[in-house]
Amino acid sequence: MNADNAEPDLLDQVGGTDGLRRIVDEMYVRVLADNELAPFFEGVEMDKLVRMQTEFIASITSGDIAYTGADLTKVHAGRGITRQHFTQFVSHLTDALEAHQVTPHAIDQVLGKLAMYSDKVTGSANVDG
Ligand code: HEM
Repeated sequence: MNADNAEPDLLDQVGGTDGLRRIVDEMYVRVLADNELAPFFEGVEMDKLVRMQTEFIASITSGDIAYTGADLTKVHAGRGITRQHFTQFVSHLTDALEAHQVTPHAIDQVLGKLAMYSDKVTGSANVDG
C-alpha cells in the first residue's frame, strides 16, 4: 500500500506480486503464440524472463519493490525490435490484465508507465549502446 496516497498502490490493483506473476505468465503464453513475436524468444530461459519481467513491472507499480535485472536498453539492443513489436507485445499484456479482471483504470495506468520504456526497448534513444 501507498501510505501518502488515497489510491491503493497500483501493484495491489493488479493482484500484488502473486497476481502479477500469473498475469505475466499468461502474457508470455500469448506472446509465444504470436508468430511475429515468438522468434525473438527462441532459446530464452522463460522462467527467468517471467521472474524478471514480474519484478520489473512490480518495481514501476510499487514503491516497495526494486528491479535487480539487466538494464532495459542493453538487454533489448540489437534485436531488431520495432515500435510495432512493442505495441503488439503490450497488447498481449493488456489482454492478460483484462483476463484477470484488472480494472480499466488500473490497466490504463500500467500501460502509461510501460509506454515510458518504449524507447529503451526499441532502441530509439540508443545512440551509443
Ligand atoms: C514494455 C515492454 C517491455 C519490457 C518492460 C521488457 C522488459 C524485459 C525484462 C525486465 C527483461 C529481463 C532482463 C533480465 O534478464 O535481467 C527482458 C528480456 C527480454 N526481452 Fe523484453 N521487455 C519489453 C518488451 C520486449 C519486446 C517487445 C521484445 C521482443 C519483441 C522483448 C524481448 C526480450 C527478450 C528476447 C529478452 C530476453 C533476453 C535474454 O535473456 O537473453 N522485450 N525484457
